[in-house]
Amino acid sequence: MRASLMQIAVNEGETVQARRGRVASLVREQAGADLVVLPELWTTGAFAFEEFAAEAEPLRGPTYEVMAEAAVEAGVWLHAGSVPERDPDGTLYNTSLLFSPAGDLAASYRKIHRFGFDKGEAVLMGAGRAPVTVPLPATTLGVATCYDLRFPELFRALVETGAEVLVVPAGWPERRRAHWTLLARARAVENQAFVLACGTAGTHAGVPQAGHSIVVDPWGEVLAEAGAGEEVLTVDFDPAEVARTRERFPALKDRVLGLETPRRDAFQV
Ligand SMILES: O=C(O)CCC(=O)C(=O)O
Repeated sequence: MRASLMQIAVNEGETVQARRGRVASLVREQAGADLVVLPELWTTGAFAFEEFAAEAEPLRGPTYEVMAEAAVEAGVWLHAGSVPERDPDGTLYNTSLLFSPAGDLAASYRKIHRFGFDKGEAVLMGAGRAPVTVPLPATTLGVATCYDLRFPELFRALVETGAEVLVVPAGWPERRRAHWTLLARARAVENQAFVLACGTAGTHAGVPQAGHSIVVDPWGEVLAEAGAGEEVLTVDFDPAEVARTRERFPALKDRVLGLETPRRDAFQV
């Protein structure tokens, strides 16, 4: 399976419309890949909070239209990253779109863990509730978005529903790049799954982006890692490696489900 992670530069000075057109052309150039992945909120930038409402789109909005067409033209499965989605009730969500090579919407996913504590996305957007897996011909994807990477229980739920390739679009900041790499590898090792984590490059809203998109195999080895700038990171991998790893080192089989609530034992001096 060939995956191309498109680490898009999100810089001020390029309009959303111009970036949408530019990214669609780049997607079309990825013909020959099986799966193409874009980052989180690449239209606005994940930290351009004041743009979210202005650039929010319905699920089947301008990004949907352009990306469905690009998926068909490239003949690829396209995880088109996420957009600020406006629900008909007015709530905004950080929503990922995944298209089949026929241009059909195979899945959409509303980011569950919103970033920003008491500001930014955490107050401007609603929270998704539903983890999403997507069966492809060769494997099953589990999808998550950026800050979700810090919540292992979401990834375990995806794996329990059959995910073998965990796809994580992000807009991760440079100042916490060490966490990005560490967490991507941790999610791969603990779930014995591939992790395809695609970030943004450039600087927007004064926040330099980490870049360093990364592909990790089920043993935790880094198969490919991007630099800091805009780049398409292409990697070939065999999804059957998931089953082989789980067979060879069957730790997942040893998990104990339905634990009791932890006791608070008093410490006796
Ligand atoms: O968790 C982090 O350090 C970054 C998360 C983030 O930037 C996001 O979810 O948009």
